[in-house]
Amino acid sequence: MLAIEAKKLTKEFQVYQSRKGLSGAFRDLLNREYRTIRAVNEIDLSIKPGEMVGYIGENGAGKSTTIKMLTGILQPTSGMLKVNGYDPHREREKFVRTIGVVFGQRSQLWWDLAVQESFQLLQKVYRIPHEKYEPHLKRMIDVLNIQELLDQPVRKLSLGQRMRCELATSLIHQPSLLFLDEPTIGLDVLVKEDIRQFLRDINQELNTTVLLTTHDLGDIEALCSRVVMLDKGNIIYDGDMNRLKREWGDGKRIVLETEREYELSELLATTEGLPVEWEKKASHTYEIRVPGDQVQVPEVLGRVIERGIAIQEMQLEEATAEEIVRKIYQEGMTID
Ligand SMILES: Nc1ncnc2c1ncn2[C@@H]1O[C@H](COP(=O)(O)OP(=O)(O)OP(=O)(O)O)[C@@H](O)[C@H]1O
Repeated sequence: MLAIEAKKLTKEFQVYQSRKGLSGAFRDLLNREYRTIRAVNEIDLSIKPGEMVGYIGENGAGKSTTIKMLTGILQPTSGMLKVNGYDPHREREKFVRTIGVVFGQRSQLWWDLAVQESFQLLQKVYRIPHEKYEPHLKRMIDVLNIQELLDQPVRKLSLGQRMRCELATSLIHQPSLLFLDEPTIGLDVLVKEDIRQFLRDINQELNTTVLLTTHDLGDIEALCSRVVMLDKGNIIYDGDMNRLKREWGDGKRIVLETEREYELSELLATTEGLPVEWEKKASHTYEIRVPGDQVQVPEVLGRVIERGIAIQEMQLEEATAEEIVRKIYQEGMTID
């Protein structure tokens, strides 16, 4: 059984449109005009158990609307949707026991209660048997290092501390599928890394499926091999993160610092016949752009060194995921 299966999943909203001027305002009072926004447009999505998938897109692309449908908060306008084998909206009560949700901007903990009181309440809400609850919670407390926080009211926690507690909360009932919306927003680098490591661990050990929505492409690069990209309600890419880099990353850039200044023609001659481009950046600094898969970096460097170019320092640069995504949004992309 797939963790998530959506076919032609669509969500439309009716939004009120006001007419211009005073007479428009009067007419609005008598009969309102509505316009339809298609926030999610016939998307197909299949996610297998144990996959970690990044769900990305610009503001307003339709990510939150999708997640709200997948978690049962919103009813789709049309299309087929099964999550963990359930219709999330219609079978909500049974369904929510099988998923965990973390929204970076919102808390599921009770603000004035101590962290462990929230945990105990949730044990009751989910009716988790004591024998199952105790060892699992103990392990999460250890791994997330939240022992010291258990007696504190949630409102006193720092953002990083609260996020670690939120993760424990979302996993208290051992769901097989976890939705994460901006889980590392506002966190410092070290806490971010702890949280990423924790997510990798639960994925490895418990085969937890993770759907991660974020603007932080570092999270995606660290966690997800697959990425789904949404644009104006349509999926414009669904595939391997590395492939995205290969096809859209414009290859690699080698930056060379040389011992003396060279004529560009001298350098060009060293890589004659190879599909690379040279650029002089400063008197002793040159950049070689090596495209996609047609030629490998060692081959290019081998040629340069063979011809006696005296290299002092060398750096290899790759386009970041962020640059790639920006480029795709600028130039557009169609699914293949
Ligand atoms: N309840 C609603 N009523 C009317 N329109 C809505 C509603 N919720 C979302 N929309 C519209 O649907 C579109 C998609 O919004 P959505 O919040 O899903 O985007 P998003 O990708 O999550 O954006 P962000 O990254 O800013 O959170 C937007 O045009 C938004 O204005």
